[in-house]
Formats: sequence, C-alpha cells, structure tokens
Amino acid sequence: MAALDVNGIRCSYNGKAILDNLSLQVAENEIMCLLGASGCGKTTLLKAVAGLLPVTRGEIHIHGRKMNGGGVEVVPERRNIGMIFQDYALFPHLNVAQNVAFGLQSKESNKARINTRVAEVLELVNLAELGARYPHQLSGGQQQRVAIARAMICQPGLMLLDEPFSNIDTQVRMRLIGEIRALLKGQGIGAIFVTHSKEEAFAFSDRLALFRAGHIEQVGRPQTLYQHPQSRFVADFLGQANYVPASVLDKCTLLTAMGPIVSQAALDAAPGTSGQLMLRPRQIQLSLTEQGNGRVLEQQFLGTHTRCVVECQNLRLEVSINEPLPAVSQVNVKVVPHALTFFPDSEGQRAVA
Ligand SMILES: Nc1ncnc2c1ncn2[C@@H]1O[C@H](COP(=O)(O)OP(=O)(O)OP(=O)(O)O)[C@@H](O)[C@H]1O
Repeated sequence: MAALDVNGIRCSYNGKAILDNLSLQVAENEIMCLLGASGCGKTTLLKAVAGLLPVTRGEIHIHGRKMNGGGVEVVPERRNIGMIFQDYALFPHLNVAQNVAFGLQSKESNKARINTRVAEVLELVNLAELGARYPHQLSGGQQQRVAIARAMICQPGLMLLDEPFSNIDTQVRMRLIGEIRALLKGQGIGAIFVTHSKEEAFAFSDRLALFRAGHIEQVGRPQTLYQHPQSRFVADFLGQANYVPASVLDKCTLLTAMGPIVSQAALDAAPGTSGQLMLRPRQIQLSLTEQGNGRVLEQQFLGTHTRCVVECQNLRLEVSINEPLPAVSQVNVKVVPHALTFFPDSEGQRAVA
C-alpha cells in the first residue's frame, strides 16, 4: 500500500487553480522530493496533503485512508503526519525536551512515559545531552534536529518537509541531509520533501517529481531524470547540457558533425528523424593530441573539477574534466559510451540525405 496516493486533485487560491488534475504516489518508506522553480505549486501540494488547504476535486489517501472527498475531510491533526518547516518553528520559551514533548502531550498523560519517549527521540537525533538548552542556545542544524525529533515523537506515518535545509550553513547541510535521510529510512517513515535546490533533491530523495507551473513534468529516480530527461525543460533544470544537432541513422546510431555516435540502448525515434543529442559535461571525454578534432577555448579550475569549453566541428561544448589541460591545447573529443538522450525536433521527421 502506498504511504501517499494523490489522485487527480485540484487546489485553488481565490478561484484560480494552482494544481489541476495532479496525481502522485509515494511508496512506503520512500522519500519523494518535489522540485521546481519558485511559485510552481510545491508548497500548495504539501498543504493539500497536510489538510491545510481545501481540495476541490480528486482524492488524497494516506496509507490507504481517505482524507477528503464524498463528505470526508480529515483535519490536519488526525492525518498522522509530521511537519518540518524551513524556520524550525520551535517555541522559544520551551527548552529542547519541552519542545519535543509538546506534540505528545495531547495524546499521552503519563509523565514518565512522555519523558522516556522524549529521551528516545533525542537520542535518535543525537541531541541526548542538550535537552535542557533553549532554542537560541543551539545552532541552525541542532534546531532543525529538534524540529525533527518533535515531528517524530508521535510516530507519524508520513513526514512533510518544506525546505528544511534552506537556513542551514552549506558546510553542515549535506551532513544533516545524510543524517535525516538515514533517520527516516531507519524508522520506516515515508516523506515528501520540498526544495528548489537540485543538489538537495539529488542527495535526499529516492525519487523526485519535477514541477512546472502546477503540473509534474517528470517523476523518477534522480539519476534517471538527470541522465534520461524526457524533455529539454527537465534536462536544463537539472544541470548543464550540451545540444548537438543529430539525425537517426539506425536504431542505435546518431549521425552528428562529430561523426556517427553509437548508443548503448535503442533510440526512441525512427531512422531519418532529426533533432538534438543531449550530452552532459561528464559525457564527453578529452584526450590531448595534436591531430585532435577539437580545441580548448576556455578553462576554469573549480576545485572538485575543471570546466572546459572546447570547439569541435563548429560546436561549442562544455566539458567537465578533473585537472586543467595545458594552455592552447588541441584535443580529441569523444563521447563517453552510454545510452544516448535524443530529442527529436518538433517539426517531426526529416530524411537523412
Ligand atoms: N495564500 C495565497 N493566496 C493566493 N495565492 C497564493 C497563496 N499562496 C500561494 N499562492 C500562489 O500559488 C502559486 C503556487 O505557490 P506555492 O507556494 O505552492 O509555490 P512553491 O512552488 O512552493 O514556491 P516557493 O519555492 O517559492 O515556495 C504561486 O503563484 C503563489 O503566488
């Protein structure tokens, strides 16, 4: 059974539909990321799932339980969800242990049981020693871990996270992302996570749904969306891409100005179709040789890699290499063998001359 099943929902503000006929499923213990530009409707979907915004069409089920429609409207506190926000939303006048206990107090009256459970979740988020501190005495990362502990204390079936890492220093962000991911996985909790950072989406999610103006453009594993985007919108949103004019020669070969390029998987276009071959900067290899077919135009050493711009058969290609090449290099440009991503031109098919 899915942790979450959103089926054809519509949500509006002041009569204007922001989401229309939107569907999305999140499996048990799966972390789904909603990624997209500002204003595309990610938070609107999160609010609809939480029950903070009315859904005027379609249905939402959480662990098979119907949340809305046909006279049903489950209030947020009865949806068995945990919520974590960008600004932590901790009570400044309560210490860490009191903040964490807060959610449980309406469900559990036995003080000893509350204290035991608070100690358990503080241990889980590595804050066992800091129960007596107040929020202003904690770092951003520690405050966000308190918020996670508070959301987890009631053992939610689904966790909703709205840009939880935006206020965290870049140095600790990736570590915190790793920790919280491991925590959710370890506790078997499914989650939806909203961000507009593709790095966070890649690092945190099992699958990601890329939003575009109120609809989902593509949903799938991060690597699949990065390496095999279904549209140029997805390709460009997720990172730098080169486009090389090409036409389909046979089911596994494209003809380009760089010569024929063989795909490691069958192409989804008929022979004769013209379009664009998409190449990520890491899908192009350079080797130094005086008889090479390319010339280095520009280089920037960026620490983890070097951005290199080469000219090859009148194409300007951005390539990612480890170390900078000697200045004014002549290079051989080769496509790394892989399953090629090819976008046919919208005009349709043209015969190869
Ligand atoms: N309370 C509101 N009243 C009217 N319009 C709203 C309201 N809240 C959001 N909107 C509009 O709905 C659209 C979607 O907003 P939403 O907050 O879901 O976007 P988002 O993808 O989460 O963006 P961001 O990344 O900036 O948080 C936007 O055009 C926004 O202006």
